[in-house]
Amino acid sequence: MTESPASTDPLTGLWPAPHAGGAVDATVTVPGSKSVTNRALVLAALAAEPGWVRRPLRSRDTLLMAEGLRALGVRIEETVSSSSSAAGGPDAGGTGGEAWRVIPAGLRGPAAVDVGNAGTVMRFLPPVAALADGPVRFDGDPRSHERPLHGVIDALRALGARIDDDGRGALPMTVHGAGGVEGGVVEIDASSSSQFVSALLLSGARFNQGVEVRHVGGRLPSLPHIRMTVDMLRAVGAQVDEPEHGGRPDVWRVTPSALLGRDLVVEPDLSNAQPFLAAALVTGGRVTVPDWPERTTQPGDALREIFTEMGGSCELTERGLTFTGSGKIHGIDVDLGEVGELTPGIAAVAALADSPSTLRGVAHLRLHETDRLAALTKEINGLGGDVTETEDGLHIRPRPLRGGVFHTYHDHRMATAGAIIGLAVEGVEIENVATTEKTLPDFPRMWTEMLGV
Ligand SMILES: O=C(O)C1=C[C@@H](OP(=O)(O)O)[C@@H](O)[C@H](O)C1
Ligand SMILES: C=C(OP(=O)(O)O)C(=O)O
Repeated sequence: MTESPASTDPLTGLWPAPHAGGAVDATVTVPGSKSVTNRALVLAALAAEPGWVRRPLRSRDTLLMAEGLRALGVRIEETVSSSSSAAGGPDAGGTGGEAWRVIPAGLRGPAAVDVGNAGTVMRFLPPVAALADGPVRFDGDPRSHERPLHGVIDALRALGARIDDDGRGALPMTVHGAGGVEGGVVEIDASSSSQFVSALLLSGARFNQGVEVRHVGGRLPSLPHIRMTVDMLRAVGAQVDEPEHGGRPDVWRVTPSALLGRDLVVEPDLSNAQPFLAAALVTGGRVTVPDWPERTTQPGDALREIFTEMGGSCELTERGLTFTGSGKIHGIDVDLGEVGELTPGIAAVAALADSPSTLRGVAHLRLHETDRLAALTKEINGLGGDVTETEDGLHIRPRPLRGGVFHTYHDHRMATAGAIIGLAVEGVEIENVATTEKTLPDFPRMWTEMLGV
């Protein structure tokens, strides 16, 4: 756990969110993407040869993924280098920093996997476990028992795997790996999480018949994350048919094949760049995030457009993305269904705007780390705000806010949302800021460094 320099009070467990004295002007290097790191680990573990994952995110979710794969017999060696080294070595790509060598092995049980509260671990690893040659027990934080998993459990059963759960289609459960999965065509309702689709596709090339996933049901959220899965599968040599390139709507197909061990550099986590860009917007300042990719499937890239509409401007140069606030913050009416994980940070900015906002298309956030729609409503209103929940989102009518405790419900993005509000409102105290360790363990230090406090 990272101790915050602004220092969590040991008695109350509260972290005083720093108030911005003026416009921020900072360059903030953001660690690797959670979603890319965890896909890269799974694909490297399923490959026919060793590979590298460079500049991986080191956080609770990615360490849980690495531990889960290790429990199944995969070797993951963590190396750190500061300069270039021999070809094929830890810094063969000349990227510096951390690199993880992933050495695939025969997947084996019995094993136990702790998923914590990581959606990627609880959804992506059961199909891998079905390929192992023994039972694999899955369990995690209390919240993991409430998050939807039925899409993965029902699909794996339909594809030939044996799974024991308590009948609710949720954790805890045991996947009885039989050394292989028959695979084939499967229908699932992935309207509660795009990760069901990604999970089946990631392991699908290793199923005897590959996999064809057909989504049947309500609107599928987080499509960019499915595109990320498809792109990363193709990068390791898999053949994927998908709706966007001449395929059938809501149908994805992965052909059975061996996967290549590749050398992959993880992009910065653009969703974790959000609070820093928000700081530029809220303080009328300027923040540069180096290594912002020119082309990416990460949903955080949508912030360029969304935060521009809310009052800033941005420029992508070889230095990275520079976002500049104008001193004004406008409300927004926006469908966030594709980029749901950005909702807490957008809601925080919207609470400080000069006009109301409507955030739509995010009913599935009720089943994220916490019920994010309820949590944002309660906590912003607790500071004097005026937020109401709708069927699929939030109405936010800005009002002058006051200091107070901002509860986080074990949700990293609630903590960063509270910190954004704290920039503009004196006396905001974040409960359990350490929950940011899920994807950004260094958040408190990065935040105070950005502010120069
Ligand atoms: O596949 C992924 O890496 C993710 C997909 C999305 O999940 P949902 O579709 O469940 O919202 C997103 O919210 C989550 O943070 C990461
Ligand atoms: C929804 C999120 O995480 P998870 O991967 O646990 O679903 C998130 O990071 O906002």
